[in-house]
Amino acid sequence: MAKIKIVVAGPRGRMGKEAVKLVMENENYELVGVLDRKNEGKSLSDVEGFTNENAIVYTDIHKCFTEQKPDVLVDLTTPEVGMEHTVTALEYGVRPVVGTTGFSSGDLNKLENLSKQTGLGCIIAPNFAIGAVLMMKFSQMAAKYFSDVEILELHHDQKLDAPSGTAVKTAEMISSVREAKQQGHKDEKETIVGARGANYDGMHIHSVRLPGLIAHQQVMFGSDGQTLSIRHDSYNRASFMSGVRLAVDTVMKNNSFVYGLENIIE
Ligand SMILES: NC(=O)C1=CN([C@@H]2O[C@H](COP(=O)(O)OP(=O)(O)OC[C@H]3O[C@@H](n4cnc5c(N)ncnc54)[C@H](OP(=O)(O)O)[C@@H]3O)[C@@H](O)[C@H]2O)C=CC1
Ligand SMILES: O=C(O)C1=N[C@H](C(=O)O)C[C@H](O)C1
Repeated sequence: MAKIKIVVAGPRGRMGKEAVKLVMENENYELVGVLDRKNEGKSLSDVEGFTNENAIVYTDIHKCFTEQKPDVLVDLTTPEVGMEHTVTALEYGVRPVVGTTGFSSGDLNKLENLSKQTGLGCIIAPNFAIGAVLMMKFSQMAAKYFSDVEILELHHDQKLDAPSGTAVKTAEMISSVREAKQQGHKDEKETIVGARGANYDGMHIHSVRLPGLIAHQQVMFGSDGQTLSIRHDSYNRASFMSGVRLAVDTVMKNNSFVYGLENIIE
């Protein structure tokens, strides 16, 4: 069986490093290139932090895709760059697996349309950790029985987007089963702006950023005399890699647009 040819974008990043390791260690995968804004033309093995990764470093995505003809792009960069990479991938016939968060709903619509037009699979996964996907699904189930919910997401302080992609996805999944409801007292007033967090369809999202944290989320439901908390914690970035592997294998077989791993886990 031919190996799946993969390009990783953002290889020096916290997630990118883990993704490079995953690709290097899987006998069915071949790392044919990486997209980085530094180190153009070097072998990745000559970049600090790497040792025996023979893939070429590209800063120009067009050159990378023309020379390497990859099957899959794994993007772990920033929302602006990730969007540009994903559109370009679909235009070049490369199937995107995108972990980058911070895309707008307009961005997602554009990618869905492009995926449909090209007939190429495209997977956008706000969270690759299987436990986090279950936490979102369980929260969606609980929302049928509890109409009041607040989402607390906690991340390391180098994160660029707030709320997290996972929190937004959780709110969307809950909204799909919950009647819109403005929570809290109708006359509630913030004495310090932002005290009640972001408001998504009446439910509140609170973003904590602290050094020492990695990626955590607690979804809290409340009703008369009881609360229910559903929590997931990622203690390292390896926790995301089985989901990246699932997405890469699935995107090769699947010609549709997928937003969220809950749509492809059994
Ligand atoms: N879906 C999931 O399960 C997860 C998603 N994420 C998301 O993944 C993304 C990356 O997170 P993380 O690894 O922590 O972030 P990092 O900041 O550690 O890594 C991002 C990398 O992207 C690089 N980059 C920036 N611009 C470009 C460009 N033009 N071309 C190529 N690379 C570029 C950065 O380079 P430089 O170092 O030069 O700035 C950096 O190395 C975020 O959006 C985050 O929210 C994170 C964890 C899990
Ligand atoms: O930036 C991160 O670290 C993470 N980002 C994703 C998100 O925004 O939900 C996934 C995970 O929470 C880690």
